Amino acid sequence: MLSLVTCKAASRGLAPSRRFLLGALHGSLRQPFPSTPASLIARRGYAEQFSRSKPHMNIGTIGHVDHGKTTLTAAITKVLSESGGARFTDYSQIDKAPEEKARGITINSSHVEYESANRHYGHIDCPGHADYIKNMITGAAQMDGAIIVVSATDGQMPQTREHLLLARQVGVSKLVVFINKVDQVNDPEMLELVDMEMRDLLSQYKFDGENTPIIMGSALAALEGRDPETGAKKIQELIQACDDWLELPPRDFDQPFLLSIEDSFSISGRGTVVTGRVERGTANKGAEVEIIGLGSKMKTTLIGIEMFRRELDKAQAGDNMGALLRGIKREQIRRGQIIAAPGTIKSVKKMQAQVYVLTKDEGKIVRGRSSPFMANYRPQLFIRTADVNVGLTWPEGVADAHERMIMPGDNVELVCTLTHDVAAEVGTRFTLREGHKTIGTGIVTKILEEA
Ligand SMILES: Nc1nc2c(ncn2[C@@H]2O[C@H](COP(=O)(O)OP(=O)(O)OP(=O)(O)O)[C@@H](O)[C@H]2O)c(=O)[nH]1
Ligand SMILES: [Mg+2]
Repeated sequence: MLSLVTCKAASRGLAPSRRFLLGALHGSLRQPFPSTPASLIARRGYAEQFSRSKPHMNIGTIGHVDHGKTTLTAAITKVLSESGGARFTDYSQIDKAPEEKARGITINSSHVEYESANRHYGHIDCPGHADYIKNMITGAAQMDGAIIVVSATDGQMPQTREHLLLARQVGVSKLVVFINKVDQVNDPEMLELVDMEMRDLLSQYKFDGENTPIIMGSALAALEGRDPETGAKKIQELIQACDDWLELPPRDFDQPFLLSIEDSFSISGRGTVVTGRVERGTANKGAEVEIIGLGSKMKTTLIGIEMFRRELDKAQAGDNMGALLRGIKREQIRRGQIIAAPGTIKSVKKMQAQVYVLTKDEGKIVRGRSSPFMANYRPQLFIRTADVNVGLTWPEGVADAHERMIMPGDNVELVCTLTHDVAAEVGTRFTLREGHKTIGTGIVTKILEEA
């Protein structure tokens, strides 16, 4: 029996990413919510168990605004629903916030789930609009692999490139390309050109441009159930390509538990639920955990665990889950904090890092910096799901530190002083952004000051 649910299905004014939790956690509460699918579970008085019979993988759609990511997401659920691998989630159930509907764009990333023959996929549909890149980064930070959607009519565009860079930065190592809207292009040479350009671009960002599967089709045709040659068949090819090409990452089950918080909401009378991806380790229901970062360090207990409205006794690396926390108020939780096994990771205020500053040429690609900057420059630092302001300075002992410039293209060791503490370790990666531009990437090399 098919166990697909979308987190957007329950529309009770919650942010989309929260909704997939409602089922089991409410179910275990035995509280009726008549307007939501969760109420079925609530009325039964128990929540369905999440089945781990197929390996779980987190993927999603990224790419430039309007290229068809949400249409493709809806189309995948439609095509797979016909073979029993999904419950159909229409476009309007994915982009359902009033502002999303009014503007015809995605603002919040949202989750759906589906199954191929071999895998269970959690799928995050990300926004393409440059103003909502923060939501894209948070979404991509939870993915093990991604589908980059590019419209055959436009070819690659600024956020095609920026999303590739950001996906790589947050640890996505393999992608599948979907060249969409082929129904609007009659010239096969044009399609060939988009294909070639995408392969070049993938290679520039250190993906395997030569071998990455590129599927050309029409998400809209698949969604509307017409032209199966460019519609449904291409969706099946796409899912097959995800199965074959995207690799299940090695999961760090043996490392201490760590979940980066993406969102939170409260269940009255019961507590606060946080959602996010388990980066490493495992945690059983009842485990003691710590909430760390952004000025907090709190101990609590995981009293409920859930994926896609189904309950679990144990969370493990790779799960995109909801966790019910004992005695924690929603106001105490912020996106960017983490939950970890007690005493296993520190929150950091100051660290040394190897930073690569994008060049002007890359600037054309991802709008990097075209001019140098001096020490004390203060961009934004994105780390896991957190974003904080950071002051960049030269490490002690660097000659002429006050007048030494940091040039685009430089690969330099810098001291990062954060305005708010975040959980970090040697080896943690981050991205630097200024205004609407990604200007650099970095990796922590030394912890200088703990919170
Ligand atoms: N002709 C044609 N139109 C399509 C196709 N796929 C999507 N569209 C249309 O393109 C527009 C944008 O589609 P969306 O799915 O909202 O694009 P998106 O990438 O999710 O956009 P953002 O999330 O805002 O970045 C809509 O009007 C779709 O109907 C296709 O295969 N063919
Ligand atoms: Mg969209």
